[in-house]
Amino acid sequence: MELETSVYRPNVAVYDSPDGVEVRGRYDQIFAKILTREALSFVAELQREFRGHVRYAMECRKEARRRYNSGAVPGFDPSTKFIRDGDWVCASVPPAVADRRVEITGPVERKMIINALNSGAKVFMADFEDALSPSWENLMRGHVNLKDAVDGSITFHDKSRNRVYKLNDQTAKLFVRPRGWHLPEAHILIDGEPATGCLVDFGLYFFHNYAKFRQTQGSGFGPFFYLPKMEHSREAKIWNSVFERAEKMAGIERGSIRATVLIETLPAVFQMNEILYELRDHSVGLNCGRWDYIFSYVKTFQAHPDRLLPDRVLVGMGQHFMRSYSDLLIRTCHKRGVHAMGGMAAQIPIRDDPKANEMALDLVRKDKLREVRAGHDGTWAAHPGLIPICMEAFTGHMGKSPNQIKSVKREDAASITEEDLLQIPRGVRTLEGLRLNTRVGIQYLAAWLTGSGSVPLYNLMEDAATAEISRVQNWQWIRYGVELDGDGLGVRVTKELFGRVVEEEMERIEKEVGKDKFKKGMYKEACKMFTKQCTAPELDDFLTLAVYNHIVAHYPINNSRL
Ligand SMILES: CC(=O)SCCNC(=O)CCNC(=O)[C@H](O)C(C)(C)COP(=O)(O)OP(=O)(O)OC[C@H]1O[C@@H](n2cnc3c(N)ncnc32)[C@H](O)[C@@H]1OP(=O)(O)O
Ligand SMILES: O=CC(=O)O
Ligand SMILES: [Mg+2]
Repeated sequence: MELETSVYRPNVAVYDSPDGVEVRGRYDQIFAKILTREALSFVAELQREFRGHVRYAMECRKEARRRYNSGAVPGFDPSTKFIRDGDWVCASVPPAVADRRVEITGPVERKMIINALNSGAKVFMADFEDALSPSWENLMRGHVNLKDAVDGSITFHDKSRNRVYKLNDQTAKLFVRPRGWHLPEAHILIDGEPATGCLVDFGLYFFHNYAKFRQTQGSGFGPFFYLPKMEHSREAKIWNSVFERAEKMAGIERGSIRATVLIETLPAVFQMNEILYELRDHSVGLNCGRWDYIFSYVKTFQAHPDRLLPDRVLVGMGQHFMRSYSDLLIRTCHKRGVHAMGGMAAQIPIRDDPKANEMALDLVRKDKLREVRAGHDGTWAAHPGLIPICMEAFTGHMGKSPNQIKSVKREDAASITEEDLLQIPRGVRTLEGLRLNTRVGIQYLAAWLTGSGSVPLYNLMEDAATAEISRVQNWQWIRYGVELDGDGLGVRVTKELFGRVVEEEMERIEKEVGKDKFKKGMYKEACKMFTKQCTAPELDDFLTLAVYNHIVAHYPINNSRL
C-alpha cells in the first residue's frame, strides 16, 4: 500500500477516543487507522497503570543527579550484590533472532524502512528515538509505515526517480525503539495530561502488530524492542511490567515480547546485571549505546570540573573507560546467556571522494573488528553501504556460529572496577573542538526542528545522541572556563569567546548550505536555542526535551505552540 496522508482541512473530523483520552494532533483518516478507540484504550490503560511508577523513576533520576552534583560518583549498589553474584540466566534466545551480527538502524520513514528491511542486515531497528524528530506527523506516519511493513504490504513510489520500492522475499527482523521514559507525547492527553511518549510508541505499535509479527517474523515470539536511555534497573522493571500487561491483553505467552536494553548512561553500567535480572523473561541482551554514554558521562559529572572531556573526536572506544564498559557488558551478557551488541560507528559512505571514502570505511572496519574480537555478538550500521564491511568483520571471525554467547566468556573482565569505568578520558581541548561542536549542534537542531532526526554532517552520522555531546561539552567548557590546552595559546573558553565562535560558525554554515537554504531553514532559531542551552546556568537534562514544544502542533483548535 502506498501512503497518502490527506491535506489538512480544519475541523473536519476527530478521532474516536475513549473516555479521558483527547487526541490533539492533526486528524488524518490514515492516522485514524492507528488511533482507533481500542488502540487508544490500550495506551490509556498502560498510562494509568504505570504513570505513578514512571513519575517515581524520574524523581529518582533527579535525586541521583543531586547526589552526583554534590560530589558523589556512580558505583555498584551494595544492596543488589546478590543479583550480581547469583547464578541465574535469562530466558533462552528466540531462534528467530539468534543471529544478529549486523543490525541496521534508521528512523521510521517509509523509504528507509523498506531499504533497511531489504538491506541484507539481520535486524532492522526502527527508531522513534535518537534518529527521529518526534513531531506528530513523523510519529503517526511512522506507525502507519510499520504496520504496513509488518503486514508485508508496504510500498513507496519515489516520484522524482519514478522508482517503486517494495519488500524483498527475505527481510531483516524488525526491532522497534520507543522514546525514553522522560519524553512526553503532547498530542495525546490522558486524563488531562500529556501521555508518556514511550508508552504511546510501544502501545500503538504492539496493539496493531503483535499478532502478524509473531506469525511472520518472530516464529511465535515477539514483537522485539530496543529500550533506550535507562539509568536504573527500576526503569527496566517498569518495562517488564508493561510487557506482562501487554502479553496479558493480547492473550499471548509470558516471555513472548523480547527487548535489548541500551546501556547508554553512566549510572546504568553499574546496573547491567540488575537490568537483565528485572527483564530476565523478556531480555535479548544489552547494547553499547556509545554516543549517549559519552553524553551521559558529561551530564553525570556536570558538577565535577576535574572530569572534563577532551575534544569530542578524541572520545572513542579506545579510551579506557569506554573499553572497560564494552568488555564488562560482554561478560555480563554472556554470563546471563544473552547477546552483547556493539554500537554505531559514526562514519558513513562518502560518495564524492573515493580516498576519503576508503578512509571512512577503514575506520568502520577497524571498529567492527575490535567489537567482534572483544566478543560482541553483533553490531550496528547507520547506512546500507556499511553492511558488507560489518558482515565481513563479524562473519570473518564468527563463521557460521550465530553468536558468541557461549564461546566468549570474557572472565578477564570480572576484574573491571568502578575506577576503570569512570576513568577520565585522555586528550586535549581545542578551539576547533568548540567550533565543531557549535557548527554540528546548530545544524542538527535546525534539522530536528524541521522534521529530520538524523542527518549527515561533515561525512558523519549525527543524531540526537551525538548532538547532545556537542551541547553538553560546550556547556561544560563554558561553565568551567576551561583552557584550550591543545592549541598551546592558553586561551580559556568564556561566554564572549563562545559568542564570537557562534557568529563565525553561523557565517560558515550559511556559506556551506547556501543563502537560500539558510534563509528557508531554521538555522537562526536553532542557533538561539543552542546558544541558550550552552550558556544556561543549569544544564538542561535533554536537548530534545527542552525544545520539544517548538515541534508541538495542536489541532483542531489552532496550530498553537505551547
Ligand atoms: C546514536 C544512535 O542512536 S545511532 C542510531 C540512530 N541513528 C540512525 O539510525 C541513523 C541512520 N542513518 C541515517 O539516517 C542516514 O544514513 C544518514 C542521515 C546518516 C545519511 O543519510 P543520507 O546522506 O541521506 O544517505 P544517502 O543519501 O547516502 O542514502 C543512500 C540510500 O541509502 C538509504 N539509506 C541511508 N541510510 C539508511 C538507513 N539507515 N536505513 C535504510 N536506508 C538508508 C537512503 O534511503 C538512500 O536510498 P535510495 O538510494 O533508495 O534513495
Ligand atoms: O543509541 C545509541 C547511542 O549510541 O546513543
Ligand atoms: Mg542513544
